[in-house]
Amino acid sequence: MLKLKNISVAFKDNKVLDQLDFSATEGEVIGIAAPNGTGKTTMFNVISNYLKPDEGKVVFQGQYEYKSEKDQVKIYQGLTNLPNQDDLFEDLSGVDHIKLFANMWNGKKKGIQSIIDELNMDHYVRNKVKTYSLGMRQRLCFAMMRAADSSVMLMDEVMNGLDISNVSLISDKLIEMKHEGKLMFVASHLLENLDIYADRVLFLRGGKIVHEHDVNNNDETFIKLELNPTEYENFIQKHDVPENHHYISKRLLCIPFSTLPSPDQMEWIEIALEYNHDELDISTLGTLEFYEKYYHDISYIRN
Ligand SMILES: Nc1ncnc2c1ncn2[C@@H]1O[C@H](COP(=O)(O)OP(=O)(O)OP(=O)(O)O)[C@@H](O)[C@H]1O
Repeated sequence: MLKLKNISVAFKDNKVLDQLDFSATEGEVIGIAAPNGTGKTTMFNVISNYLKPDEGKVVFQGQYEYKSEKDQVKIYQGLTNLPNQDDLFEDLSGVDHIKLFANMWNGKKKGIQSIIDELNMDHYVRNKVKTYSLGMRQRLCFAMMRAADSSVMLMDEVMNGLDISNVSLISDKLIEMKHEGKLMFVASHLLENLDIYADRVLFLRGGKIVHEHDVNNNDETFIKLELNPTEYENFIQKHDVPENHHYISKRLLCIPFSTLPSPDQMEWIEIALEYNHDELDISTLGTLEFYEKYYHDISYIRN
């Protein structure tokens, strides 16, 4: 449904995206977990045609590109960006905003009240935006995008300003929307939350996707041991740790477990119990751990 083909973007000598190649299909939530300044917004801007890449192209539904005006209109009809809170009109009501987006994208006009209800907005949505709190504004931004009902949605920090119960509410909506067949890109700093609704999580570094975490097929378990660098060095001297282990953030050793034959598993359990004083952690790796792995040294980021 959406392909990024060898996208490169540089601002002077700052190469922000470097031959980025990626495709996604309907019914997927693509999470993007990356520290500030790694190029998430730039990537969204290229997808939305706010920014022309130096190289490469974006292709929608296997045929539409930002080449002709006709194609652009087709793409814009199927694409929305989560509005920014700063873009809201203070003297208009929430309902006005939701209707505006529904009209502009020819979206769910009939379903506006159900969107309001499902996001618990009924008690405030007819008041002017200037009376709203941060969380109320953020739910409105989400409701506007939901009302536009486009097939592709780009969301930068969708959970911005939301409390725990609203994070959970929006997470449920994202899952519902992917079952409706939407393709959604969600950049978020709430890493563990991404594992709840994302299908794949991309890790951007140096302008490239350095890792793609497949959340749905994540059944490989690891024995996890908290070890400082000296303990880690001693450990790998003493034990024959498989090469494909991870040592994350100079604190966490993850030894592949489920891929080992049973006798080796037993042996590693005994070793782990010896080190961790009878506590055993055997689990999968989540977005948070990959984040620590790839961004432990973030000094390369320029801003
Ligand atoms: N218009 C611009 N001119 C010059 N440099 C830019 C421009 N836009 C972005 N950059 C630079 O590109 C890099 C990536 O910026 P971008 O906004 O894409 O990052 P981000 O991952 O979205 O960050 P954040 O999480 O802070 O929003 C940064 O080094 C930034 O300074």
